[in-house]
Amino acid sequence: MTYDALLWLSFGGPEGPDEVMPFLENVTRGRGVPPQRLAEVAEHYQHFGGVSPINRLNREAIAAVEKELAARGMDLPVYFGNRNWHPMVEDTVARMAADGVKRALVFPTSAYGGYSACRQYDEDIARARASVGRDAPELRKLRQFFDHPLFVGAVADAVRVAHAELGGQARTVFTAHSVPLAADAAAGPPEEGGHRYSRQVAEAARLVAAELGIDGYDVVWQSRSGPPEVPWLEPDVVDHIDALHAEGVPAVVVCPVGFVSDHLEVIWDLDNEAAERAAELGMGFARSATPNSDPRFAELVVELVREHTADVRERKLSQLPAAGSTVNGSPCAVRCCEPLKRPTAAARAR
Ligand SMILES: CC1=C(CCC(=O)O)c2cc3nc(cc4[nH]c(cc5[nH]c(cc1n2)c(C)c5CCC(=O)O)c(CCC(=O)O)c4C)C(CCC(=O)O)=C3C
Ligand SMILES: [Fe+2]
Repeated sequence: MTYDALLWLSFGGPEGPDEVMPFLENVTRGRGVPPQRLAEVAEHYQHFGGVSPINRLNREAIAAVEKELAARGMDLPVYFGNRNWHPMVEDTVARMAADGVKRALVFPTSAYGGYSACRQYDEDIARARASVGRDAPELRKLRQFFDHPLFVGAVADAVRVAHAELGGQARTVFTAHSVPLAADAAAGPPEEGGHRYSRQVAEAARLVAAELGIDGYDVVWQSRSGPPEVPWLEPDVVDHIDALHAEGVPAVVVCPVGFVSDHLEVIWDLDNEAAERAAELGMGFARSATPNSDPRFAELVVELVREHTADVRERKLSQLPAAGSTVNGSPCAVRCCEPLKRPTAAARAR
């Protein structure tokens, strides 16, 4: 199959103080996130002058991928679009259509399955195509890569570096974005029994630990949102640091295996909140780098592209499915990662 372009599809983030609230309104529209939580999160962004690094990091990653494509003689222009902030994916897909793109691959900046990490990107693709109309290009999403050797290798090397900073004795703690328990239960096709997101996160952690020969490690969650009465994946990373301290663990290496770049959930929730708690407890703390900063990340993206353009065989280290490669935003399977019933359907209508 031939493709005319690659669409880099990400979450988006504000790039100035006035953009924080409109961005947060886009993220949380109709999702029942309490105003109190929204105000708190807005404050996290304001600590950084209202600028999330996520767009800059995506632009840097795209530049690295463009270099890698050029080095391989692959002629594939890369476009950048986001779910929640400019450049909005609707505008980007409109530009692709105007440029004459008929068929493109899509790289979503998430390694995992589940509603927030996979299916919501399908919804973004479908929405963007619908807004462009008849001329919209065909869009095929690339697959989940949580167990790809280039991803696992980059994460493992970063964990090794973080351990070296602390000089032994540190517990390895993997963390990923929490999601509502109901969303995790609905992740994957129903016949698989759900929990595709948390299982893949656990599997990525296992693979990284195995590569490093670490046998004691933990998988925890972070950045919980939503109303307090709704159960989400636990334990929280900060509570877990307390628990490790109580057990006498002297230091932690925190690895944000659930994310690909140092965006706000990493630089605030880990480098600030989690690091501060460890410091209060007198524990050593190091946070491992995200794969975006490793040259293997660009190689990974190009290899995922080549699975579609050059018959490159899928490389994966686990037995769990790596789904997500569907056309025009269709789900991976019937009722796969079906979105939660939201409390206010009316508020969700745009
Ligand atoms: C699984 C997952 C990923 C990983 C997969 C992926 O990377 O796509 C992820 C990434 C990210 N989440 C991000 C930011 C936010 N997520 C929020 C809220 C939520 N995230 C959720 C899940 C996830 N989120 C969920 C279930 C909610 C509740 C609301 C809802 O049901 O949708 C909120 C609302 C405020 C709040 O935190 O309450 C914000 C601001 C940013 C950008 C950071 C920056 O700007 O630098 C990134 C990369
Ligand atoms: Fe999030």
